[in-house]
Amino acid sequence: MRIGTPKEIKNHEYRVGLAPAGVRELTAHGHEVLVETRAGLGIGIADEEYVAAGATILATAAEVFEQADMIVKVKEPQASECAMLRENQLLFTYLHLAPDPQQAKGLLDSGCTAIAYETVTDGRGGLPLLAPMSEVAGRMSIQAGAHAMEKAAGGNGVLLGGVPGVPAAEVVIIGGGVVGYNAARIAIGMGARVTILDRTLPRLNWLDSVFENRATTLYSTRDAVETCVHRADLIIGAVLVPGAAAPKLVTRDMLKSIRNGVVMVDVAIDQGGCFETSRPTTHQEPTYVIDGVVHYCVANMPGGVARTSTFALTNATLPHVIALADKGWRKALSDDPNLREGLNVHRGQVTYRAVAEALGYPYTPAADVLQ
Ligand SMILES: NC(=O)C1=CN([C@@H]2O[C@H](COP(=O)(O)OP(=O)(O)OC[C@H]3O[C@@H](n4cnc5c(N)ncnc54)[C@H](O)[C@@H]3O)[C@@H](O)[C@H]2O)C=CC1
Ligand SMILES: CC(=O)C(=O)O
Ligand SMILES: [Mg+2]
Repeated sequence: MRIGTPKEIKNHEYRVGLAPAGVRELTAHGHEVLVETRAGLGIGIADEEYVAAGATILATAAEVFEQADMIVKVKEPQASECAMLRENQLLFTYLHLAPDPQQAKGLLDSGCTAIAYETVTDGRGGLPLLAPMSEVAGRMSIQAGAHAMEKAAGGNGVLLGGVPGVPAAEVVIIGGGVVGYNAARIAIGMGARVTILDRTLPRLNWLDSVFENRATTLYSTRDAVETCVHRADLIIGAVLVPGAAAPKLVTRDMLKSIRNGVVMVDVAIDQGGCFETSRPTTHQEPTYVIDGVVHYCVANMPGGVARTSTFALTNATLPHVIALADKGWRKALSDDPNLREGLNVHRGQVTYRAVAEALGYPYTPAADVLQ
């Protein structure tokens, strides 16, 4: 199979869909790998390293899209990329379709087959191709939040860990999954007072036993969210209902009673955000202020630490890329029900229920298109 990796084009996105080690594995399996020139340059991977691993370097994204049977990327295809996709072409990348009708239309119109990293499962209730980036974004959320709390950045001027004689900041984390756990680890490490809300009791149990008395766990209700956000200095939005648009847990109304300079980091922004006042921002301009509250809503946070993130992501995706290339998508998805959960779009049909429901398209089960 011909596998193509274009350079990412989102704002300050330097991750790359395949690392040279992945290229070497794929070429060893008899596949041809096409990489757009300078795709890895932003993280210090020169074209020569890809060539040494067996890749062919192409001058433009258009050539990669034209020649490849499977496109392996990082971020959801932008409009110009959707326009280059075609029928019988396989796309393997993050999609986050539920809050993105324009991209959904682009993919459906193209006729391509699109497998989303974020809905592939592991059979144990986990999302193994989302998890590595959630680990990164969770850890970064505290770093980014602490920075935004500085006065010069628009924050309330509270130091996360406090100092002797002055209390540490109150960090409230809504959603105690992979992002939430990693955010809590870093916030606790920096000396903050941490509360984690989740609506799954087994998860609260687990968090309680891992953090012991270094974090408070709370069952997530409207009441609990309202009470917590009113006393927080830093609020992290980290909920997920897989594939679906994020529920709006901090409403515009609640915002009015949140103190000025409080920072809200909406990591769930890639699924539409879990604060009513969130809208996607970029690494170039990461924050904006509403009612005195600082919002940080960067939809590709791991792109900020693109070198770490590229290797973390490709460690997880590579076995699936190899399976798709070796077997073809139909057999790979037939053999692996967890990978099958990743199928979101096939030839103009939406094959993921939560996406179809969110966007008002008819739902075609993935199993139906595999026959
Ligand atoms: N902005 C960015 O750059 C990035 C964003 N993300 C996003 O972060 C979000 C979280 O991802 P993960 O932690 O991996 O998901 P996860 O599935 O590990 O955890 C989500 C948690 O939210 C909880 N939850 C669901 N509804 C809730 C509610 N009403 N109240 C409280 N908790 C609730 C679930 O029980 C679960 O524990 C996703 O939308 C993901 O796509 C992930 C990586 C990067
Ligand atoms: C998960 C995601 O949206 C990202 O890594 O950018
Ligand atoms: Mg206010």
